Amino acid sequence: MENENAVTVEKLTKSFKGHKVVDQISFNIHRGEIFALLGPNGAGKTTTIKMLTTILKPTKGSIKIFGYDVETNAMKVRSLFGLTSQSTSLDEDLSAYENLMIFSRLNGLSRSAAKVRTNELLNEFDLVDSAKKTLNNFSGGMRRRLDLAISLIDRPQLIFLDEPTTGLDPRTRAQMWATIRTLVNAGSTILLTTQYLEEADQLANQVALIDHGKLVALGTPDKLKEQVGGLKLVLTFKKQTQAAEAKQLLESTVSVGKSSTKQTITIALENVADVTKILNRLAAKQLEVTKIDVQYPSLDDVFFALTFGKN
Ligand SMILES: Nc1ncnc2c1ncn2[C@@H]1O[C@H](COP(=O)(O)OP(=O)(O)OP(=O)(O)O)[C@@H](O)[C@H]1O
Repeated sequence: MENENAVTVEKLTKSFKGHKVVDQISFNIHRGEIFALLGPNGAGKTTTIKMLTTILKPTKGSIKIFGYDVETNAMKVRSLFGLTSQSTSLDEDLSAYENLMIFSRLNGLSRSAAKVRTNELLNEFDLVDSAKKTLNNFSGGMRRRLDLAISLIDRPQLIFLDEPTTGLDPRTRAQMWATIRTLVNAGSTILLTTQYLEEADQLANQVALIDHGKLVALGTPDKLKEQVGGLKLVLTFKKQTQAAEAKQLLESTVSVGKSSTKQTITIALENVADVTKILNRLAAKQLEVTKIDVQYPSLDDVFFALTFGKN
């Protein structure tokens, strides 16, 4: 069942007092991928996660986790995922070791099995040296790693991370990204919510951009960037005359726009694969390109193009 989806969401809707905060959202998460739910404050990310994790009941629509319907198989579904949210209820006066032991026991592990798993997780999440510290002495990064460790006690294949790096400094954020990548390399599927475009760009195989409860874009980060357009190929030639000749040659098939210097031409690309065709055509006419630059729009461009005007 290699191609089976980890998560299938169809026309998911949640209304509070008649007001739709999640509005007919549909998406699939493939096994083994990182899926980012991206959106501005109040877009409906947390509400969506709450429905996926059986905390909230959808008003309409369906959710399947590894093929199990969340409404009719809630118990089974709960055994298949781990959830890390910012509100994980840990005891601040206890140590990381003690918290991990308590949650391991709550997960049904025997005392000896709980000890083994606690030590494994302290190791995996680089918390051995701080295992005896109480949580009120933990840094933000240590706390997030512990939250994540706790949600992984029973080795879930699917992990929900609600804003895993909000408020972390850049270095700690990068460490968290490395941890997330390690989990995926070991076979996990991850859905994370984030307000950081860079995070979605760095980590995600697929991004769902939501705004005012609606899915406004879905695809790989590169596809989304192509969708808002603006993918450009900038070619520099040895001589100005060559640039002019190249412009003439290409104009019939692609759109050649203004360039900052007379030695360069700027081409609006439909997709990256066109670069080879363009270079081959130029080479056939002995038009020597000295520099090639493909300029992608950033995920920021996507975000602003698709959400900004409406907020
Ligand atoms: N229990 C509730 N009752 C009424 N309205 C709610 C409830 N929970 C959430 N909302 C509203 O639903 C909308 C979406 O909230 P949600 O927390 O899902 O957004 P979010 O995308 O996670 O935002 P943030 O990034 O700020 O956490 C908001 O307008 C919020 O006020």
